[in-house]
Amino acid sequence: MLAVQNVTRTFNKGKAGFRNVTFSMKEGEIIGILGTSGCGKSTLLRVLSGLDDQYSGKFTLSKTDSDHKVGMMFQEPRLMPWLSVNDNIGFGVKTAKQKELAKELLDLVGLNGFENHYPKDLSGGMAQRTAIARSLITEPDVLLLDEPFSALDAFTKMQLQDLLLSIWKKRQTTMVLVTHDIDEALYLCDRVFILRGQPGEIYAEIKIEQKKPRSRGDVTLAEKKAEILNLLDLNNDIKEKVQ
Ligand SMILES: Nc1ncnc2c1ncn2[C@@H]1O[C@H](COP(=O)(O)OP(=O)(O)OP(=O)(O)O)[C@@H](O)[C@H]1O
Repeated sequence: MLAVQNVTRTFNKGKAGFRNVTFSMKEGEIIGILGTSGCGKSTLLRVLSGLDDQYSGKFTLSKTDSDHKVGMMFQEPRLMPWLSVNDNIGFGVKTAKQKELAKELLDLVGLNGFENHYPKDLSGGMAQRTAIARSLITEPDVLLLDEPFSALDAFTKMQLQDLLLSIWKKRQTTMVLVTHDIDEALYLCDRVFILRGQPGEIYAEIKIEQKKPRSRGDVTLAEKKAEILNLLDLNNDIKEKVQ
């Protein structure tokens, strides 16, 4: 359903951004994009979300070409401070069906009882829960996530990764997850693309075949982690690095 064909977005006479990105994904798949800082991960998501149209190449993200429905979530929740949790989730919602969905999503992200709270009264985790619900209100064909949990503490992060998995299980949402966190990618994704270079290019694809939910301590995942560290060139002899 999602097909990205030779898409390139660079700045400043061919520098930075990313280039020649080609991949396709099935409905319900979770794809991870991993790479060190500056390799073009956020730029790629901005292009796929439609926020940046200065690219070359082609992509389709929806079941039908004309109906390009994507949801987007960022590192910070980007809530409207003057609106309650409920109104942030249901912002712009008009139909009775959407209002019903807003209630369902509130429940899905575990915020029942907090619907009338304002963003200033929420913890970081609760604010991101609200942002997850809001990103699903349009029932997107693809959810694009740009380091959605990187600003959270380790425990909240794990809880929200599990929340994302439970949403995926219930709704089979197709997702593209940009992350710096290899463990997060191994826990959530079916395939991970490693981006390298500036401009970034897909350097490798790692398949993670274990059924979800996975065990965070799984030995096979640890092996994959070592493989990814090698691919990112971060697993060289440690003695050389600390001298
Ligand atoms: N609007 C812009 N104008 C010029 N250069 C840009 C612009 N946006 C991004 N870049 C450059 O493109 C490169 C990729 O940026 P991008 O934010 O996509 O990287 P990233 O992989 O998401 O990095 P990080 O992991 O640090 O968020 C960087 O070198 C950045 O400076």
